[in-house]
Amino acid sequence: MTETQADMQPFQAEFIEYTLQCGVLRFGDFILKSGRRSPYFFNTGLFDSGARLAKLGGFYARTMLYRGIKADVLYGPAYKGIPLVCAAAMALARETGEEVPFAFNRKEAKDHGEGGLLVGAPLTGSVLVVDDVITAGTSVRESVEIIRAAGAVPGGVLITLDRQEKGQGELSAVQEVANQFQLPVYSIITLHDILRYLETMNRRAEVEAIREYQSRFGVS
Ligand SMILES: O=P(O)(O)OC[C@H]1O[C@H](OP(=O)(O)OP(=O)(O)O)[C@H](O)[C@@H]1O
Ligand SMILES: O=C(O)c1cc(=O)[nH]c(=O)[nH]1
Repeated sequence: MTETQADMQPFQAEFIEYTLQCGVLRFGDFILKSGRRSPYFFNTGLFDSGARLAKLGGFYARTMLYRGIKADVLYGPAYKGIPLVCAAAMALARETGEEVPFAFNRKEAKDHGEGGLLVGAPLTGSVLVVDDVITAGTSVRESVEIIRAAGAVPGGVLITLDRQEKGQGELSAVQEVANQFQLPVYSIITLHDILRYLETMNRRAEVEAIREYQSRFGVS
């Protein structure tokens, strides 16, 4: 159960433009967590100012509105998921007036003060995991375990980019996660959207390099 490929929305093209401007999306020669050499990389760590993070939050919020994603609580897995989930919750409040509580985990349990692994709102009802990318699905698996252990229900996962490349087998890492946990996985954009954007901009060298990469590791 993954997102079907719909036509690119103006806000998605705007997001791609913005990631290029910030250097979040860049082209070159990169080694991925999987060991693959990729001609492009998406570094969400470069949403590194208040203004950039606020803008990213707006794109998460617009994706939720556009896809009709509902959640009782948003959850961000440490560490990168922490600012991301804050940004998404703030943007939802700003743009819709909706006050959606959020929470995140600590990687090491705190043994003093309030203690524990979780910070923020109690995990109840349907919980949406907000993160940047999915590679092997480890972060989602841990999040699902934490959400269930708290007595709540994982309702879906929202990431920035679906690279649409093979995970362990023929399916993409995102499809594997969606199947394994029976969860919808949404992304602000997909590699397909990036390719269409680059084609429109006539950036032939980048398109060619990505298509070559796709022919080896991509999923249809
Ligand atoms: O699907 P996976 O194989 O889990 O890979 C994706 C996860 O990896 C990164 O975080 P990481 O676990 O490196 O921790 P960080 O947020 O502290 O950088 C990324 O932010 C995702 O959470
Ligand atoms: O697979 C990865 O390691 C990876 C790819 C990417 O585009 N961005 C990222 O943060 N990690």
